Amino acid sequence: MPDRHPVLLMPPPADLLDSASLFLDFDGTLVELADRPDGVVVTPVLVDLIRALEEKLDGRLALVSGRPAGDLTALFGDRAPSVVGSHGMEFHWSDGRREQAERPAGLIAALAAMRAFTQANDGAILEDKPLGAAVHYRLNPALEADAMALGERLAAEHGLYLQHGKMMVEVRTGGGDKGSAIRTLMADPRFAAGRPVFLGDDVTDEPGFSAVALLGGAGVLVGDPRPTDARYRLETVSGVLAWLATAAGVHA
Ligand SMILES: O=P(O)(O)OC[C@H]1O[C@H](O[C@H]2O[C@H](CO)[C@@H](O)[C@H](O)[C@H]2O)[C@H](O)[C@@H](O)[C@@H]1O
Repeated sequence: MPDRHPVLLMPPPADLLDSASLFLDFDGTLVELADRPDGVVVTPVLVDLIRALEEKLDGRLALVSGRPAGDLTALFGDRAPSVVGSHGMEFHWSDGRREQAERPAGLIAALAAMRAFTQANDGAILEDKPLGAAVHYRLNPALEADAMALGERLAAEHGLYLQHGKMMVEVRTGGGDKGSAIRTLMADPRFAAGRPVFLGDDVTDEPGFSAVALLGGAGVLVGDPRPTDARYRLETVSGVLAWLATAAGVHA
């Protein structure tokens, strides 16, 4: 594990993406966070930007997200790049290959318990994912402690991995994270030709920052400073889009 960088990080240099393999988190990195999981907006401008970057990098671009891969692929339509979803457990390659872990048996009961919790608590939202189940409490932050306790109990009872996130708690199949996702991507001949660069905002992105650092690349933290394995930092989603647009040679 490389040293963490608690110091103030600089923005990434403009040439960081030259010859890169580019891995991008989605929520909080490419799109602003919304009150609800289905509230995010993928604009045609963002679709065109991702397409331009993918072409510039000879296909060496992938979205690496906690969201289901199918949801992200649908958001980007027929121009979707390679997508790794469910925290490294689903691969939708841009050439059509599909790889997915098995849905864990314990998820049925965990989903039912989370559904009961969200039905009983105003502002709680259930997210039913192929390999996980999540309770979101962004609309009612007072639910945090109860939602956490529920997630911890369900993970223990059903042998599921407890995944923290921003204003959410998830139980999911284990065995992977964004670090393992990037290592798998970098074992593919196309991606192996580039130097890995990963942009992300959440604590779930830290394994990705570690992975790219160990593979000779660099991470870019999006948001406020914190102890991190990223080497650079951009403050906002709009800052990310502007930096990517400059790298791609297009206007955001
Ligand atoms: O890995 P990411 O691409 O960052 O995905 C992480 C989670 O993103 C989504 O939840 C988050 O975004 C929502 C919409 O902005 C927001 O309402 C929620 O509070 C955030 O936690 C998504 O719903 C999850 O499945 C992803 O794991």
